[in-house]
Amino acid sequence: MGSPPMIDGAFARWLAARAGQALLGLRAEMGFADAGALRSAGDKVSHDLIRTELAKWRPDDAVLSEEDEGSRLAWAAEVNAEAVSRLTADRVWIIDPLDGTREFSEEGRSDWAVHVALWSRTAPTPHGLVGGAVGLPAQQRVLGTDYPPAYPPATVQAAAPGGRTIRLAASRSRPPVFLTDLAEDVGAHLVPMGSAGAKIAAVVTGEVDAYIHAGGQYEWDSAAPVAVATATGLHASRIDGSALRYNEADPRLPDLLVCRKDLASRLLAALQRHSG
Ligand SMILES: Nc1ncnc2c1ncn2[C@@H]1O[C@H](COP(=O)(O)O)[C@@H](OP(=O)(O)O)[C@H]1O
Ligand SMILES: [Mg+2]
Repeated sequence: MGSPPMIDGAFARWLAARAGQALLGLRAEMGFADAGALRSAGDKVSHDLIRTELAKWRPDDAVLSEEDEGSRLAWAAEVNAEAVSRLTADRVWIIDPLDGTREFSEEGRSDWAVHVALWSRTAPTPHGLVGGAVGLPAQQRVLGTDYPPAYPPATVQAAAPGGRTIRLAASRSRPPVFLTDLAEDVGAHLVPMGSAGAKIAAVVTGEVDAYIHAGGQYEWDSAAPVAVATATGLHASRIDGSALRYNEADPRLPDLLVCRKDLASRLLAALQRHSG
C-alpha cells in the first residue's frame, strides 16, 4: 500500500475512511447480538488504527482522543504544560474514533461517525481547526475540509409562504431539556438522531437546518464536524453565541449551535430566551 496524502485535510479524509472500513468490517464480523461487546470493540479498533497511523505519518504532532486514558481530565494549563504535550504543541489531532457508539451497536442505523480534526496554534480562526474529516461509514461517505460540500446545502428548499418549518436535529437519547419549548417558539420540528458528527453532517448536506446541543459534550464530539461545517460556510458557535474553542486545558465543550447562517440570529435569540 502507498503512502497517505501529504496534505493534512486529505490525510484526515484518508484516516477517517480507513477507520470507517475497519468499523464496518467489525459490525459484519461480530453481528449485533452482544451490543456492549460490539461498542467496546468498535471504540478500541478505531482508536488503535488512528493512533498507529498518526504515530507513523505525523509523529511530531500531539493527539487528543476520546479513548486515551485521562482524556476527560481538566488540566491547569500553567501547571501541567510539561506533562500534557498537547498543551504546548503547535499541532494537535482531535479524534473521536467512534461518535454515536450506541447507534453503531444497533442494527440498521447509519447515524454514527469517525471524527478526525487538526487544531493548529497559528490558525487564523478562534476555533483553531485547520482541517478535518467526518467519516459516515454506514452512509458510504466522508465529508472533509479538503473538498467542502457546497453552501447553501443542495437540498435546502425555498421558504414556503408563511415561513417554512425549521428541521432541528437533536440527540435521540439526551436532548437539551429546553428544546421542545424552543422548537415550538421558533416553529421548528425536532429530528432525533444519534452522533454529533452525523447531526452536523445532516446540517452540512441540508437534510436538517440546524443542530442544538446542551448539557455536556467534549471537544472530540464536535471538532471534526465543526471544521467541515465552518469550511462550507455554516454558522457554528456556543449556544450563547460565543466562539467554540478547541485544545483548551479543560476538554469539556458542553453546548453548541450549528446552522445555516441565515438562521443563526433567530436561533441564538431563541436560545437566550429558553436556555437560561
Ligand atoms: N450530556 C452529555 N455528557 C457528555 N457527553 C455527551 C452528552 N450528551 C451527548 N454526549 C456525547 O456526544 C456524542 C453525541 O451524542 P448523541 O448521540 O446523544 O447526540 C456522544 O459521543 P460518543 O458516542 O462518542 O460517546 C455522546 O457521548
Ligand atoms: Mg463522541
